Amino acid sequence: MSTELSESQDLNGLEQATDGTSRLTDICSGTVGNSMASIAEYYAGKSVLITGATGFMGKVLVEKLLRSCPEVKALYILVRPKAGQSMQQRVSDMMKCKLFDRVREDNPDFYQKIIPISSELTQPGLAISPEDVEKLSACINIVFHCAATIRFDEPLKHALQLNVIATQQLLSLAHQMHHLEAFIHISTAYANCNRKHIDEVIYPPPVEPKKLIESLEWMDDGIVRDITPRLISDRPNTYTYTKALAEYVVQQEQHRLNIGIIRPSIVGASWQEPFPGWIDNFNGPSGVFIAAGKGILRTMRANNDAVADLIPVDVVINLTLAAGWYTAVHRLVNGKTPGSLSRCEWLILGREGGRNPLEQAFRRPNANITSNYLINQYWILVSHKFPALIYDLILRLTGQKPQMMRIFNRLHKAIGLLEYFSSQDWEWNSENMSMLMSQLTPEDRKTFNFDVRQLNWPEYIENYCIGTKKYVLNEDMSDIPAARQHLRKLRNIRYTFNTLLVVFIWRVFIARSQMARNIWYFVVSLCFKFLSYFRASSTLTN
Ligand SMILES: CCCCCCCCCCCCCCCCCCCC(=O)SCCNC(=O)CCNC(=O)[C@H](O)C(C)(C)COP(=O)(O)OP(=O)(O)OC[C@H]1O[C@@H](n2cnc3c(N)ncnc32)[C@H](O)[C@@H]1OP(=O)(O)O
Ligand SMILES: NC(=O)C1=CN([C@@H]2O[C@H](COP(=O)(O)OP(=O)(O)OC[C@H]3O[C@@H](n4cnc5c(N)ncnc54)[C@H](OP(=O)(O)O)[C@@H]3O)[C@@H](O)[C@H]2O)C=CC1
Repeated sequence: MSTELSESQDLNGLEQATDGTSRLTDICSGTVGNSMASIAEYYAGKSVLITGATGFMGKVLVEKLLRSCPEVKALYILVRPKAGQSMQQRVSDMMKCKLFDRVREDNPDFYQKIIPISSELTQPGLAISPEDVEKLSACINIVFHCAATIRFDEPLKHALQLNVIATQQLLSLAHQMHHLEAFIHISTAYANCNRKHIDEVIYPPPVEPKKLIESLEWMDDGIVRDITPRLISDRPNTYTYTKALAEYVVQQEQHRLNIGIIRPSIVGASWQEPFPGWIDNFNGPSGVFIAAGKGILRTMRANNDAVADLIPVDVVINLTLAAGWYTAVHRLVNGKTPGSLSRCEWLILGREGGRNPLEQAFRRPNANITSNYLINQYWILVSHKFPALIYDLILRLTGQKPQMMRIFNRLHKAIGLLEYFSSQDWEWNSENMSMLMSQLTPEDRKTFNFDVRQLNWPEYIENYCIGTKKYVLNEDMSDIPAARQHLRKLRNIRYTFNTLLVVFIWRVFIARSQMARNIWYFVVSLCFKFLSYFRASSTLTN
């Protein structure tokens, strides 16, 4: 606990600081260890409600619960119909996913424990039927709230509707649950990214959510768009802003519910479970790896002195399940996932490239990270825009539709949105997470491992890139020789292009002027002298 805060503790274990922050403390700390059931024993016979189960983290949560807590009674998942697919169709497709192969092997009837509930979170009452509300009220023991819009460019009204209002409505539903033991809310480590040092506290919200909701209700979309930058102020996007408001909304309920808040940083592919490298989306680093692997992204701004707070999805889910177990008994857990115990350097992220090449690359992968704005702009011009222009020109000349400039414009928009996070460094406190780790039995520490100190980052990043190839792009590993052949072809094209460029420059600029020729001969002879000097000195040292 920070000494500069003068805090008072109430009977519920909630501490209120004079600066408006609130900290959840464990009023029974030190008593857990031997007296508590193991995590799998705790979940045995429990009914769990999960929102966002069709999303990236939700799917891993469902899989891990079914595999490592086989006695769990039922998983109720809130799902909406989407893109012309019914709820049932989506759930049955989800269960066919490769992610569930291991659990399928252990128990081919695992799907019987999954009970889909139709719900559209942006609708009043979450659009859950009265019968389903009754059913959930009667049986749910633990809620994991993962659903959110994670888009950085989401219009404020929609982000507020989903990330804040839906959370409020879910909390109202939770109040009706007769046997609820814990409500775990998945937030983000960047909810308070306007601060450099982030503690395990809920900071005062940028605005009272109720007032904001009331004000935006009558405003049309144009007005909301105009005032959004003023509202989000020193936060980079509506996502982090609404996630901060959601934390506050959740915290308001902590007198009445056992609340746990998890703040993952940048969630990446799985480290170990159910198998290394599982990933299913283009978000954050995945999109960057893919764009760099396809040879489209050649430069990006990131601070090489900072660290990339990347955390594998299986680690986040293990921590989340441990937090559910602990919160149910001890009214705690408000913590960041443990990226800070072992943090990955940006350079390690940038190094992976050509080992497992992607199919049909646009250019040879050769991405650079720089923290300098002007250098980055220079490379954007030379390595992105110029080749795109040439490629589009060739497409036009061959009667095809130009497309490369459009792709690069989208890439620049996406990378621009990520730069805020890759160019800065934050300090997080993760004492609650360390405390939680100390409370696990040795067996649970293995089964629900969230200690990333043993993680070998270069190996993890390599598996991550293979995962994007296999599971996001659906490329076959057996095509790697063909992909390498394609890269060799691209190299030869580049050599030919560079040779033609030199000949062109010679013919147009140098051959016509005596002075330019003299300068050219001088530069070439200087290069030769340097080369022979280095060759001689390397022979001497050998
Ligand atoms: C050069 C360096 C080498 C590599 C070294 C560095 C690597 C690491 C970089 C790490 C970057 C730092 C990341 C920080 C992130 C901080 C995150 C905070 C954590 C969180 O709390 S939440 C999770 C983060 N959220 C996101 O990442 C969402 C960001 N995305 C968006 O907001 C939108 O997607 C975006 C970028 C605004 C684009 O919107 P739009 O143009 O409308 O496109 P869509 O998203 O609708 O996608 C349309 C379509 O395209 C597919 N797609 C998306 N990206 C790619 C891609 N890179 N390549 C190919 N295809 C892509 C997408 O799947 C859609 O397809 P559909 O078939 O579904 O239509
Ligand atoms: N991924 C990351 O790097 C990080 C994520 N987080 C947090 O983790 C949580 C999960 O993120 P992640 O799994 O990556 O996100 P995804 O975008 O993969 O999943 C979002 C989930 O929310 C559901 N959802 C969205 N809108 C609605 C709606 N209107 N009604 C019903 N369901 C809806 C989606 O359902 P559908 O399939 O129907 O669209 C999907 O299941 C979020 O709270 C996010 O803030 C925090 C830090 C980092």
